Amino acid sequence: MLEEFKKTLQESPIVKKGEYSYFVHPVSDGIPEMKPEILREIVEVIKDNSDLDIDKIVCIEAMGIHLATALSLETNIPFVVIRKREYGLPGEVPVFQKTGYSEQNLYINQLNKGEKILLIDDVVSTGGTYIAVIKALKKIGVEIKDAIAVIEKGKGKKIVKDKTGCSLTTIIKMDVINNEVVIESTIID
Ligand SMILES: O=P(O)(O)OC[C@H]1O[C@H](OP(=O)(O)OP(=O)(O)O)[C@H](O)[C@@H]1O
Ligand code: HPA
Repeated sequence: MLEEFKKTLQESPIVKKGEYSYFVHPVSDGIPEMKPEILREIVEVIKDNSDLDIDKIVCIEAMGIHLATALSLETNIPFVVIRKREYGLPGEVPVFQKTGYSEQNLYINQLNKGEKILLIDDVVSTGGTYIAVIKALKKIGVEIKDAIAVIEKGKGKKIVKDKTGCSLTTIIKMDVINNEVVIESTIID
């Protein structure tokens, strides 16, 4: 299990975004093409390792959306997207997102105090995105039953734990070393 995911991750092209070494993979970029078997395995692993007694799946635009869609179709649980677009709807919560190569606002809509959620995104790297989003979700008062980052790059998971107290579930832990992806572990090792 996860063999094709690991293999394709090791083959990821690396591009520079300033000083940041950015890997390019179907899970995180939709490039190269996503093999359905990889997506299917990710959903299976999430189902086996999550509390699905939840009201909503919550994902982050853009590359959380295909993951939330696949999980929603498999579980019949609805999902909501934290968008990069402002709507101005009542109760909208802006969140400042800073990654290793970008910064912008995200906007949380349609989440209510007391709702139980599973948060999902493609990658945790510097932890900037998860820290900002988790803090905002806690302020809204939703109950984060699970927070999943499919790919853990570098030290982001630990930083998120230290800064929010929230323990991310990650499926593959990797890093970019000397311009190559090195797989460190997987959730099923
Ligand atoms: O741990 P961090 O350093 O914050 O990095 C993780 C974030 O970086 C990417 O977001 P990006 O804004 O590039 O979004 P995309 O999904 O639109 O590609 C990724 O989807 C995560 O949200
Ligand atoms: N690749 C793809 N998505 C990402 C990365 C990366 O290196 N870092 C944060 N999101």
